[in-house]
Amino acid sequence: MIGVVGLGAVGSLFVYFLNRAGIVPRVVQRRRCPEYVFCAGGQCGGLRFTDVADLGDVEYTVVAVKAYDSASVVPLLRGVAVVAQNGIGGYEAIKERYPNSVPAVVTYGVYREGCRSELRGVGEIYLPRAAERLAEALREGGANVVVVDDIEPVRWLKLAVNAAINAVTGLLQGPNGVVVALPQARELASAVVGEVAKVAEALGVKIPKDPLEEVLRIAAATSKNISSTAQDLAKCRRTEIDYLNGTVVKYGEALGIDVPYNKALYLLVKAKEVLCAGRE
Ligand SMILES: NC(=O)C1=CN([C@@H]2O[C@H](COP(=O)(O)OP(=O)(O)OC[C@H]3O[C@@H](n4cnc5c(N)ncnc54)[C@H](OP(=O)(O)O)[C@@H]3O)[C@@H](O)[C@H]2O)C=CC1
Ligand SMILES: CC(C)(CO)C(=O)C(=O)O
Repeated sequence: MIGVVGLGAVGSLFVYFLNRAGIVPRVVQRRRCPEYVFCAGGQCGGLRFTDVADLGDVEYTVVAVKAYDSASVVPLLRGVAVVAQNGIGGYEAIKERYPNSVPAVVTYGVYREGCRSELRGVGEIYLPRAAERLAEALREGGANVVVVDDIEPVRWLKLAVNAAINAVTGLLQGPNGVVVALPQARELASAVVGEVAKVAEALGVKIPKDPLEEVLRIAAATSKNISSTAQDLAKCRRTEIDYLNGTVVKYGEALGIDVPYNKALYLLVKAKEVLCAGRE
């Protein structure tokens, strides 16, 4: 049996693939959706799940909450917690309190509005070997799953992508494509990625691909998407910036590495959150 905590964009993506594998997972929600519609490839359908308050005896708990909500899920965790989040710090907060946890990296793009999600970008789900049986179930449901021996390099590559795209598009209030189209945005993204690469190297993490090429590839592939940070700032919602550029600043300053571009973007997004406060 498999559990999911957080039935939002990513949580519904996991339920969608599990359903297609003939699995009806147990789901713990916060704001409840009695029914949840998932759309992919122009087809929409109701997700099948058992709404529970306690997951009971499950082999895996997929954690699909925003990084800043991580601590709130710890009492709910059962079996191996598979934490599917962007950025760095959310998984670590869970691991500290619930050691039987592993991170996952999701490069699919899913747009959620209320109790409905739409698959907007096909990507991959990266999982460590400890989540092998979850990987098999998701593959059975048609997901592109990559099982890796070491997921940290993949997490840092995704962090570079988010550090370079999210804050820039959030502050410009433009689609991801501005990072490729506008020379100013592209130069900024390149500087941000350079700092992330330096911090990763100092931590002994070998980023598996050229991070700037990956940023430009993803920005082009999701050029019409509005990044989660841009969506959050547009709606005056809290962002995950503390776990994106904020993490680069935290590690950079601890290691004595200058990260001025990440710091500037981090401070600007935090300032925007303050300006927004109370206008949600
Ligand atoms: N959306 C995407 O395309 C992608 C997102 N990600 C990452 O995945 C993570 C999840 O993001 P996303 O799915 O977009 O976010 P959403 O806000 O769409 O979904 C998060 C869900 O978790 C619920 N939740 C929060 N705390 C709890 C709790 N304690 N118990 C039960 N449910 C809870 C929220 O409830 P409520 O509805 O009440 O707020 C919400 O439904 C983030 O780190 C994000 O950056 C990674 C790749 C792609
Ligand atoms: C990769 C990217 C930028 C796609 O929009 C994303 O993960 C996000 O919006 O948070």
